Amino acid sequence: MKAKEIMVPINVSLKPDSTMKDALLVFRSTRLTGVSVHNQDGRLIGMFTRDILDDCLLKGTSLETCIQKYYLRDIMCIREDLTINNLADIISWLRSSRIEQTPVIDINGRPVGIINHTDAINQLLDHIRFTYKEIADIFQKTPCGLVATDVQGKITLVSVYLKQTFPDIRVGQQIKELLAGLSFDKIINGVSCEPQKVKLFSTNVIVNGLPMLQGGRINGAILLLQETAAISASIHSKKEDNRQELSLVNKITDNNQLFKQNGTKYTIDCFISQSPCMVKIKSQALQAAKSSSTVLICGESGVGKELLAQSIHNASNRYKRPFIKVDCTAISAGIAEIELFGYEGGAFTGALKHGKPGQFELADGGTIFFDEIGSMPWSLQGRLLRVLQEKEIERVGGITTKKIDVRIIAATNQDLYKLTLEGRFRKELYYRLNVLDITIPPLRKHIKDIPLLVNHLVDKYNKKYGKQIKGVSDDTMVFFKTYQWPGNIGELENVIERAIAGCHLDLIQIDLLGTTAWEQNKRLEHIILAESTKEMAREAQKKAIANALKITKGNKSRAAKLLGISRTTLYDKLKTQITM
Ligand SMILES: Nc1ncnc2c1ncn2[C@@H]1O[C@H](COP(=O)(O)OP(=O)(O)OP(=O)(O)O)[C@@H](O)[C@H]1O
Repeated sequence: MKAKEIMVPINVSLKPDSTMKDALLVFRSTRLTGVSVHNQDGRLIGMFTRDILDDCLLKGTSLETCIQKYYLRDIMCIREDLTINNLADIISWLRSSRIEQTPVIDINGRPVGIINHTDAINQLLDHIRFTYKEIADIFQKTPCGLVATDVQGKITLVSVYLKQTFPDIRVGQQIKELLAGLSFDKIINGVSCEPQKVKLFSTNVIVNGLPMLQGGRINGAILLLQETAAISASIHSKKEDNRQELSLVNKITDNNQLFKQNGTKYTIDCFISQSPCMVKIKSQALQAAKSSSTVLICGESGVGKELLAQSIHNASNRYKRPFIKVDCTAISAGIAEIELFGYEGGAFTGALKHGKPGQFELADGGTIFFDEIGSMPWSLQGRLLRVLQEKEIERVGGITTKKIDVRIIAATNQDLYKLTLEGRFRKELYYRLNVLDITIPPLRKHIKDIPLLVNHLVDKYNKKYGKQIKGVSDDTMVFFKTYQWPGNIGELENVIERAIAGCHLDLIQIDLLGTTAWEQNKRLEHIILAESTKEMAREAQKKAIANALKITKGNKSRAAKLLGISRTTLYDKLKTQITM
């Protein structure tokens, strides 16, 4: 980020012979806390601040006095083309600065603007956030072999794709141990950008690498690894895709057994979707099922977040392993630690002799689903973050760690980013969770799906209650399509279940919906009716009073008599009409 990108351009400055009054006028017309002072050539020679002006005026210095004797010399300034890219630079600059706004100069030393220190920090933090997210996205989502190292060649990041293909690659390992025959020095010194042919375990790969620069210094390298037999690899991956699709079909033929085995009850086939926005969600979910990346599912209550999470699990190659749900609204920090991480034998009084595995261990090889993650206690958020970073857990009371392979899916109906700004959710955890994000729209945004959903739900509950109801009446469908559904598909499902349980006809009639939905709608109609009646009565009264006053030529006593009301009542009515 260049200094000029964050500076506020300023076209006012003072000269040594400017007066206190000149300075006062500048401060009164701007929000500056200091103004640049320039010499005859227009070069910056100092700053005159509001504080100095206040001091001078308090001491009785005349407004006609020159600022010559008073402005600050030896101030820090920044050239507009300076790159500011790290917090350390900003912190050292803040430490050395005596004023809250640092002047920015052009190549000739002329003042061109100022940088507000708080703005600079905020912009830099935003910049870091975006860069971090971009890098995380590249390493998580790009289907290619990427490795980042530090300057000594120690691996600091491995792309998800590479890790899946070669699970033995470890963060912390030396790149030269991993890639036999690699000339890392050439890469880190930027000597050669020639591709190198090396071996990764027993596979031949081509490595392209580049040094990474920070603040003009090399601080690591990025390596792109490609299998030499790229063409055969792509054929292989297509075959693999076909194989996965086939196995998915086979899987779905025996859902009941699958559900019993892994603790789920939905596959992607249960996700009813016809409108484009919901079709997109379905394909995002199937895409997510192909990797083990963390998924954040957002959406109001009842939109189908859990259904989607289970569908992702069952469409992934983890489907034979458990799907474990953790309801974060129902956990308290202390107990949850034990639930999630388990405990070692003898960790506390009453503990089992041999300890107990927690949900993370139970979900090993499978998926753990954190429902309403926004409600997770702060301390637990910290522990979850460590699991995400280190992919290992430590039982309560334990001294050793255990590697685990769990895919994390989190769901929320809150704005998690807003929670991070309010300091209620850890920012880093938010970025770690938000690798793949899927936002399911509320039902009122895809009412086109209602008839299909209704048919699906009628079928479902016909089976449950042994009924043969054909559907809903036309006016019920109209009502369904106009109602706002604050509880979304979950609410629609409840309405239909209750109606089916109590229905003895072929079609569900509107009067069977003894539901909150229906009652609310009726209440609303009643309120609108009552309001409009009141309004009509008020209008009629106004007209009658105006007429009576017209007939009596403004005589209020006679007008009251004419209207059959007392004089005070008429006065009251007139008063409320004025305020109405
Ligand atoms: N697209 C859909 N097709 C069919 N049924 C759906 C769909 N979406 C949701 N449902 C049904 O609606 C009900 C609520 O879904 P689910 O529990 O997954 O929602 P949720 O967003 O997790 O809700 P909450 O935030 O309240 O936990 C479930 O019974 C589910 O079967």
